[in-house]
Amino acid sequence: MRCFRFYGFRWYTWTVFIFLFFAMIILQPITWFHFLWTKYIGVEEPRNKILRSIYDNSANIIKSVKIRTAIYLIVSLGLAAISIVNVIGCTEVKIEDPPDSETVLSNCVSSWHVTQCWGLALLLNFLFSRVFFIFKWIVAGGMTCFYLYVVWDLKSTLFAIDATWNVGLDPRISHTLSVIIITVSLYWIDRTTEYRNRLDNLWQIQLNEEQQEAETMLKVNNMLLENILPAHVVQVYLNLHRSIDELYYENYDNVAVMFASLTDYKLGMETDADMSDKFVLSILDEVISDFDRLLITGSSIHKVEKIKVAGWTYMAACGLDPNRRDSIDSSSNTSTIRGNSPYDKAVVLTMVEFAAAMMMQLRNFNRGSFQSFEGLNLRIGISNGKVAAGVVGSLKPLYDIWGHAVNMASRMDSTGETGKIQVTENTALILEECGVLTACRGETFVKGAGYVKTYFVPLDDHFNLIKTEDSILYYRKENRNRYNNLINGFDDVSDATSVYSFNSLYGMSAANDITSIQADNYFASRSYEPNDGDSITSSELDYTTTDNAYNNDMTRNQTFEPADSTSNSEDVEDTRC
Ligand SMILES: Nc1ncnc2c1ncn2[C@@H]1O[C@H](COP(=O)(O)OP(=O)(O)OP(=O)(O)O)[C@@H](O)[C@H]1O
Repeated sequence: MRCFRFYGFRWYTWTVFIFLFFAMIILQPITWFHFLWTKYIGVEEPRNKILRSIYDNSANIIKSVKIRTAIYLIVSLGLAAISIVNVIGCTEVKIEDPPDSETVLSNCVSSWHVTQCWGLALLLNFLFSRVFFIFKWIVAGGMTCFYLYVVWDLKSTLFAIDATWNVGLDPRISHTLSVIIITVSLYWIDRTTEYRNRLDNLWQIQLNEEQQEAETMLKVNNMLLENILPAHVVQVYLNLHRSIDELYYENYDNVAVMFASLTDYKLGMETDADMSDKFVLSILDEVISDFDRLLITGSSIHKVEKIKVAGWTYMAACGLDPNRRDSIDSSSNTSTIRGNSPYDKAVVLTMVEFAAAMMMQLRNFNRGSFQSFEGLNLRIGISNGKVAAGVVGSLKPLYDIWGHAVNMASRMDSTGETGKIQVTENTALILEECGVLTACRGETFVKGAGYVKTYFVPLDDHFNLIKTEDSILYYRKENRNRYNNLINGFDDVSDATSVYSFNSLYGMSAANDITSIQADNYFASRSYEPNDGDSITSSELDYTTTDNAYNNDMTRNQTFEPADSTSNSEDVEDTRC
């Protein structure tokens, strides 16, 4: 009976095994650490130093091609070495009993096991996904060649005496065929997988691009729609389940409506008609764009909605809040009653502040404009009340508002004065309740409504609304300006006024000219009778003002100074007509 002696593994066998074991143990967590941390803990980086360095190395492995390739080489070649080291390390021993018998290989595993392990090493080589495919093919080719060298030369005896499935076929050929077939098959599997992955990747890129395009288009559509429709109406129109014929209609109890007309547009000196049109359009475009910017820069929580631009008129409204449709805050169902709720007041106040901001914006525009342009002015009308809103038209939908408040706002504009904000009585009452100064203009004829009381909303030098409590200061300043203007012969009040005043103030045959100044409609209801005891008498200058605190002495060429600068504000509160 033959007797085999076991000689144990050689040192290099153990070395390779131990090295690879630790390499695998260390590399595994390092390569996966970043992925697992991000997935289960989050994007926040670890604070612990050791974890942080593992995290960084792990991130480097993901980013760096060189590190990835090095790991690939260590793992693939290491596994190949493990599967072959046993064969290279096995020794030929002489069988001692009987003494003349042949040598046999000892300490070797079955050569078919080795070939299968080699096949697994080849499989692992192709499993690495983020390594350049030609490089993988070179490594796989090198491994196959080396294996064939082992089979046919280095350990030829071991493979030659092995079992084979084909009787008469050299087992080494069987091993050779197995390894080559495994290599080629894996190569094709790898190529087709790679091709599919690339295709998937391209599709993914294409899909991403198309998704981005679709998102951009959606944003553009939204933007365009939001330019012509209020945001909440856009959502209704973007609803795919909405029927095309469905009418969109809303009712609001209190909306502040504004019509602002550009006046004094003595634009361009060009003789060429086309050129002039272009110039006018560019001016209009710039001014309207400036106004549009105010819609988004306003600080009020109540949104001012641009309704349309018709010719030189800018129409806007405040209070078209989707949550306020059929508002229960409304105190009455008649359109003339004012809205008493804080919301109603805020809506009106926001609209008036917006109008003031438009005036300031236009002043800035005029200051920055070029020489051939003589400047624009604004005439603004505001009203508030019940409004019906809706979208009309299907191909070119237009959001618009209708109602008494809209008609009145339009009339406040058309019957107003350049450079002033005219409001209806209802709106003025709300403003007054908000502590904003208004000045009664008097009875104004409004088509369809007859004579109605209208009010101006005065603004200070910085286009701010004036608080009721500051009315004394305001009127004093107004008077001072007026007198200064009159004395200097300025022409920014009505012509008749300035002519008359100039004459009277300088004692030039004034008495028989004009006996009353209606200079400015901020001043109404009370008479101011200057008394200098000299050239100007009350009959010469019947100056109407709301502030009877200013019964002062006024001397010729002297700046107007009120005698009682601490007058009670109650004196000026009554600005009703
Ligand atoms: N949604 C709106 N958009 C623009 N302007 C409007 C709107 N609703 C009313 N107006 C304007 O308000 C003004 C007053 O309307 P109202 O119906 O009282 O008078 P009208 O007699 O029809 O108008 P007009 O005096 O122009 O003939 C009109 O000039 C009209 O153009």
